[in-house]
Amino acid sequence: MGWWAATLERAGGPALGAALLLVALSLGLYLHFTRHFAYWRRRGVPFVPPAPFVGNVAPLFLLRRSIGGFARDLYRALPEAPAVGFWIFDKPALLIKKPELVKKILVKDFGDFGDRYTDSDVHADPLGQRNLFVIKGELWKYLRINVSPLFTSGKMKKMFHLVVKCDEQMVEYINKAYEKEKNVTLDLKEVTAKCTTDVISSCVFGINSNSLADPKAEFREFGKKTFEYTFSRGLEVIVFFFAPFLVKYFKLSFFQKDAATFLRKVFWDTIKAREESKTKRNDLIDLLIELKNKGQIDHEVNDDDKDTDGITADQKISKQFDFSGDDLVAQAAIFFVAGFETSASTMSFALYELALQPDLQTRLRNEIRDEMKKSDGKITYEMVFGMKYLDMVVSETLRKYPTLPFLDRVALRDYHDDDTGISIEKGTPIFISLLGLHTDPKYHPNPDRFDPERFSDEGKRKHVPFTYLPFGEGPHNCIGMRFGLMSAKTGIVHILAKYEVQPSERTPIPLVLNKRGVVTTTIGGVPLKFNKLND
Ligand code: HEM
Repeated sequence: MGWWAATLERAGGPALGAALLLVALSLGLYLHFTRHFAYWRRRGVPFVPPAPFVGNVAPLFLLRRSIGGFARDLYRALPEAPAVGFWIFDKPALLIKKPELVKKILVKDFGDFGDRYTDSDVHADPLGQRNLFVIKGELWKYLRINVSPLFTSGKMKKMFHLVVKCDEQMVEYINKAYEKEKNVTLDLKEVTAKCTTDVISSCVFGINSNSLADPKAEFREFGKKTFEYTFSRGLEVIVFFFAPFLVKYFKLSFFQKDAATFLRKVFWDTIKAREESKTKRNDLIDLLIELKNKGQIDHEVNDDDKDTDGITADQKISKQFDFSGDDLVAQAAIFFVAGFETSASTMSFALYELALQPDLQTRLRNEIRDEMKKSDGKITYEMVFGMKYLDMVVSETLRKYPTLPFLDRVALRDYHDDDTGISIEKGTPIFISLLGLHTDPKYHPNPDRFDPERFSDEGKRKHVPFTYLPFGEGPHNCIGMRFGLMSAKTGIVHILAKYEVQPSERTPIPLVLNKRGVVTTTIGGVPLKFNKLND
């Protein structure tokens, strides 16, 4: 290159030499960063044409699209394709659309796609990497088998009274606001997030985080920060999910430093106090202490506790995972972040839709009141999980607003699907758009309409399998599903038993979804008017 530049310089002067050098460099870079752009064409996979240097991910990295919106755009780009090829910068990646292939990847051929693509750096970010959501391979299997007993229906029932206590405080919070101003408008998303933060900190960390009573409660502050997508935080989370190979170069961490320090301190203080006092509270801390001391949890298995079906772990792995130190805190930390925002969003989206359709709200309230009459006004676990219309409303909410709107996996070995003819190379990042599937009119006609009847017995019979996956599927599915449903449903029951919710002049119709971030959130919260009912 030096000889060539010198020759040019002699021929045309320094300016021409520099210009030609620049052209050559640019051409070199262009050829380098586009060298994989024939990849999906060669494999016969339909694809969205990439742009040089950025592939297809410019809208994501410029924060013009949330991850859910980006994956849905890809889903809709090629209506008839079974899968859509795209590029993360210059790396080929695949979005799976065909429900039968989704099933193979998540369930049938789990062994070939058993890890998430998402990753972090175990040294810089131990809480972010060693938790159940992110950890890989045999370590994940060992961890999943050992923490699954924390979420059995028996354990949920024992924690139910803690959830009810927080919900009663939430109603008290609304009462106070209502006393100051009749038909008050409150941001329901903030109210429910305070409530579910208290639920999670009570059930997971064993403490009262006081978010409803104290506007500066630390748990709420850290929780809020985790889901607040400033420009830099917005970019950071995209890197975890789409370019995890960059994490260690930029020393990124899923849990910001101050949040990690806070969570560690709260966790160990609670463990110490609980061990010293030798008390039990039937919460996750009791169970994590059992894991710490025995390496496993003794538990009863019920028919509906099938979380670990189909996975077995190499027990030798226990030497690498001994449920101590950060490995233990990491589980509590992921339960905290995965737990409060998801349940709060579900609650607030459901109540928003019911505010817009008062007939549906009245039908649900009638069901709640009928059930409460049967139990002397008491709200019980069995009642909450037995209410059919409540289940239909929550299911439809999670269809229209899947809180985690996409799933990710990575191919662990070369894979060929005979039905579609698609070959997937080891290492290929795989994405599934829940928002795309849930709003595809082929599977869910008139998808913008909120209609709980889709989940009546008759409606469910029409469902195409693997087109409705709000909690994911297969061995990697949401471990906290029962907890999340318990928390969201119990909260809705408490609010609707006492209040009617209505749109106010501040309520956006339709809601404006946030263009940044991992989970489905709105811009400006979910403001609704509260109207107190006579008992
Ligand atoms: C309405 C509430 C919730 C929704 C909609 C939800 C949704 C999801 C989804 C879609 C996944 C990915 C599943 C997959 O990849 O197949 C997931 C994973 C997970 N969720 Fe939830 N979630 C909720 C509540 C919770 C709660 C309350 C907790 C904990 C207390 C929790 C903990 C987790 C964990 C640890 C994983 C990773 C599981 C694994 O990979 O083994 N989630 N969740």
